[in-house]
Amino acid sequence: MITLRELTKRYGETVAVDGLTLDIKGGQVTGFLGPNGAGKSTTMRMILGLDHPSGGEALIDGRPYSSIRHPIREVGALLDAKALHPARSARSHLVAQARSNGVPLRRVDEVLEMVGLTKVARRPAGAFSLGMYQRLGVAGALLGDPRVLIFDEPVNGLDPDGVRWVRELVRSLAAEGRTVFLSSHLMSEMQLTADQLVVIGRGKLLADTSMADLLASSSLSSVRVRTPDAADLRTLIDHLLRDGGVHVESPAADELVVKGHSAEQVGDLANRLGLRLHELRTVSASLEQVYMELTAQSVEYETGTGGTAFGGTGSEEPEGEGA
Ligand SMILES: Nc1ncnc2c1ncn2[C@@H]1O[C@H](COP(=O)(O)OP(=O)(O)OP(=O)(O)O)[C@@H](O)[C@H]1O
Repeated sequence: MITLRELTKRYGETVAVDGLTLDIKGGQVTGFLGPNGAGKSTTMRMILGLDHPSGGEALIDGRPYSSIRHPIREVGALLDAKALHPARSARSHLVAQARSNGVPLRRVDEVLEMVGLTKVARRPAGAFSLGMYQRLGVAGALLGDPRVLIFDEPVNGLDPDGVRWVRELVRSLAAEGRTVFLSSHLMSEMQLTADQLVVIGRGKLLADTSMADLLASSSLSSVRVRTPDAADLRTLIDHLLRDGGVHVESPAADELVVKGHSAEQVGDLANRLGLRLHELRTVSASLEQVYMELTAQSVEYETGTGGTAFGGTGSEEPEGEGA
């Protein structure tokens, strides 16, 4: 488990991380989200003892990183995949890390195999693609077989196959009971990968919740209803509007979009009124839509084109769920 207690980092006037208190638990993938400059990397660097907090503390299984004798055996991290000498081979890079942390050398070949770099392991890393660097970074994180893993944008530069590989890898690591904490700006991928979410903006905690709860609680979720009869549709609209706090739109002659009521509430109402329904389904907001709404006040660089209206950015389809 990773524990943050009032964790704070100031750079002069800038408060990069502002009093974060949360637990990142084992057995699940925790996604770490926030706009550019929100403080994600700084938080991860403080957990890993690479930056000193201005206040508060970050603990790994109850201890500060600095007190861990062989850190890579307790916590593995991928922060900057390209942080190695270009003339060095993947294998010699990992061998050096293994030697200095008392990790048996056979583990080097094991992790190279796990990330698919065995064939190129003796080539200078300078010739690697970004995706290969990322795989090498993941190998380094796994080297000490640690219980806690921290990945800063691990899918950056990976092709779709590589992205899926990271997703399956981190999910299997969490299924083994490990703590997995990873950041990414790819919302659709995060929605597929994470169980739990921590969202920060301007260094402050905006959300610490399960993915399911975050999506379900969104005001952007709606219920879609289709009726075969225009008179039925009007009756339903009239009755829905009588209930306060319900927003109803009719995008097509036979269709309603209802916000503020669950599918169960709409279905029960239709049943009481004796109306025929041909479709009744919950349309959950996408993580991207909820994230945009949540962080709207926290983005550092605005282009003026972002929006939080229903429908989001239009780059992702909301996912339908049977009601
Ligand atoms: N060494 C430093 N000196 C001064 N300011 C810094 C330093 N490192 C980070 N910052 C500032 O701290 C804030 C948080 O930066 P950080 O890199 O942690 O954000 P981030 O959420 O990881 O961003 P991104 O998504 O762009 O990687 C930013 O305002 C950044 O400019």
